[in-house]
Amino acid sequence: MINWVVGCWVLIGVVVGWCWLKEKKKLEKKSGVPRGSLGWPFIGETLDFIACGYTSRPVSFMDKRKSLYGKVFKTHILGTPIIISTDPDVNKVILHNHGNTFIPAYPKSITELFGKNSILQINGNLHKRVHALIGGFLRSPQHKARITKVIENTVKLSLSTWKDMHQVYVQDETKKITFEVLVKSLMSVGPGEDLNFLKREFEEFIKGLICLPIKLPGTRLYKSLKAKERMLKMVEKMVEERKVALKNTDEKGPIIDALDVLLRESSTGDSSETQRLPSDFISGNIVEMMIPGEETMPTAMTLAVKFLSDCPVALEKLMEENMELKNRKTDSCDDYGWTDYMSLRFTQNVISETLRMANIINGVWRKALKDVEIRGYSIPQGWCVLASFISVHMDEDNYENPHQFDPWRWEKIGAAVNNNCFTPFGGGQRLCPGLELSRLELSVFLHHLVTSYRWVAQQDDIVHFPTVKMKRKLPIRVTSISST
Ligand code: HEM
Repeated sequence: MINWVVGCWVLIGVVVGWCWLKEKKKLEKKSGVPRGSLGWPFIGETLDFIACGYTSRPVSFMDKRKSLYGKVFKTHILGTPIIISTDPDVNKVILHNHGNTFIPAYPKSITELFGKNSILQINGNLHKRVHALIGGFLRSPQHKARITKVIENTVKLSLSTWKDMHQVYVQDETKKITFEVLVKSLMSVGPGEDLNFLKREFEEFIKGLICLPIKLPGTRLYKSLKAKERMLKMVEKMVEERKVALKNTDEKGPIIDALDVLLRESSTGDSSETQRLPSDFISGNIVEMMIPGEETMPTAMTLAVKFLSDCPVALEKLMEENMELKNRKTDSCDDYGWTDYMSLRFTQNVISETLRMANIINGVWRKALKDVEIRGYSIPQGWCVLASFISVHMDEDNYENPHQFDPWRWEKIGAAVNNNCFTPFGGGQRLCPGLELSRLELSVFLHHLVTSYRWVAQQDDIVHFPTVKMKRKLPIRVTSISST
């Protein structure tokens, strides 16, 4: 009996190994694929990739292979053979995607949650049109002026509750702020029942972002998709109400949110039905845009607090700069405008340094639609490519002492616009449309935090897999500055 069982296992092993070798040969037959190892059958090098994600140096996975094979190499992670680029110039070409060679490629559970019409998945002219509309609105001075007030009020209200807390879990508290601001920008829902409903359902929805792609009742993905359906129902109702309101006002009023932008665009042009963005496209995108907007912001705020807690000199300098603005504003009795926050040079440097080290989006996944050669590396049609941002941000060739939090380095580098070596917001055609909103929100948060409180942070560590988070949600104890 034992012999029979062992025999079966050996046979299975041989078949699996043979299939794997065949697949491996097929992948390697494509000429000029960058060097690298595809690792073990099926799991490839995933275990090492995940293990590195749980250490304080997740970039060590890339570093090890970079030293063996060069800046662009192949591997096999998370179920996919993939070419990883740690070269800023190669990344730039991938991101700019001239000739529409690359399309986004996400794991199956993510594509299910996004929906096929999501800005994160559509391509070509439709993508360009929607990206320009959303980016144009979020960057507009009108939106910035309006949203600055919203951010200020939300931040102040939220911070005012911290003084009564025995312990503040920064990761949880910042989520409350960012969700409210995001929902306001997207669809003007303020505090109340609707916001609470969206928050509850979004939390359920987002749990499915990284899960098994099985859509049966009871599975994680199924529950997440159900939560999305409930949110969609609410947004669809809003779309219909807004349509009627817009007709009644002859579309004369100011544009107030992303929903408004998409709706009005849908009725411009030659106003024929074919020119319009369909209602379900609009409501789907409003819900789906909550994903990149919401998962990133609280992490950025939390990590800023973490890095500052570990670097008292930077915190001191940040306080000085912000206190100076606060005193000036108190003396003149002036309101803050968005330019006040954005003109704080050191604060902006702290934000850039936080984004560089946090690597909240550690890279982007693409798939090649045709054979392409970039700076001598061949990427065959059908291969996935990971443009790794973390490798570039943590490379000694690009940043001196890359693992050290050093906001002063940005005084030399200059304005922290996106360049090839600094791409926390991606680049090219899909450059994050929320870039300026994010920097504004971080500035407002840091300003009111450091001018209201001093704090002591408890020991906590950053985890980088599956997403960037604090292991213990970053517990801190705060003391009001007025009472010190
Ligand atoms: C610190 C905060 C943020 C970071 C680090 C970040 C990062 C990124 C990155 C790297 C991409 C490019 C993805 C790709 O190329 O496939 C992206 C895209 C995007 N982000 Fe952000 N983001 C942040 C905040 C926001 C906010 C607040 C919003 C919301 C309004 C937002 C909305 C979007 C959208 C809609 C896209 C898709 C753009 C497209 O594919 O055309 N992001 N973000």
